[in-house]
Amino acid sequence: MPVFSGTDLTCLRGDRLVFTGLDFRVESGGALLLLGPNGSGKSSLLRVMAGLLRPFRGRLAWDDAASEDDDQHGGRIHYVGHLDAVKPVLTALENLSFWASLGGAADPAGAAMAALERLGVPHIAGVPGRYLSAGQKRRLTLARVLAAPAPLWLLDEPTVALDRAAVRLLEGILAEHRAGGGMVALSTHADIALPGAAELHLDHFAPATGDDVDLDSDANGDGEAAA
Ligand SMILES: Nc1ncnc2c1ncn2[C@@H]1O[C@H](COP(=O)(O)OP(=O)(O)OP(=O)(O)O)[C@@H](O)[C@H]1O
Repeated sequence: MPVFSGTDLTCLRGDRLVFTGLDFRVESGGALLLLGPNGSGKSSLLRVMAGLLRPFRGRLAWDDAASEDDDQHGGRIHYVGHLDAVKPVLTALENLSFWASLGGAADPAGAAMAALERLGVPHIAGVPGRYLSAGQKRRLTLARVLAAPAPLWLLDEPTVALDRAAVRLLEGILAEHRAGGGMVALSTHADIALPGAAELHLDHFAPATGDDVDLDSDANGDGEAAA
């Protein structure tokens, strides 16, 4: 039963301390709800969890083994950020098949079609990305998590642009993933049912006014990879 955890994490963006002394733990079947006002660091924490942003200090671990610099970490996660990475000239199905094949799906086109059906948008399969509505693009982007397996889903404001029916579908998909032993961490400003999720309020980890960091101390650096 995998456990993903972070201990005493400090995040620096530019020359600004975003959060400090932050701990989290998600177990198989568990969920973490990231809450807090604009700019409190929810997206930054998700990027840290995804290995796209190095914590200034602190440790991330998968089953007690450090996950930073672990080549296998990328294969364990689906990270869905703010941006819909939809190629405008490819159809929805081609876009998703590409992601499914990158994620190691045995039958990328079959997995992609099944994921579109689960997200309630099989009719967009043949539509080029540039003709999709904002909500259709969002459903397509979220379908990536179903098109190839990964135990840890990191979702940054996944409900943006979704209608009510799509939010209900997403809730069901998240519940199924967790019932199968998967883990979820998601940020949101909207209501989304995530039963039993642990709440992490990012504003509780804001540095006190006047807190400063010694950039020459034991920092890990602030290497930020492209998403
Ligand atoms: N690439 C960057 N370079 C420098 N600072 C950044 C960068 N990205 C974000 N920040 C800063 O980091 C802080 C946290 O931003 P972040 O996007 O993590 O917050 P958030 O809680 O997700 O906000 P929101 O609710 O508005 O999406 C903000 O002060 C923001 O200006």
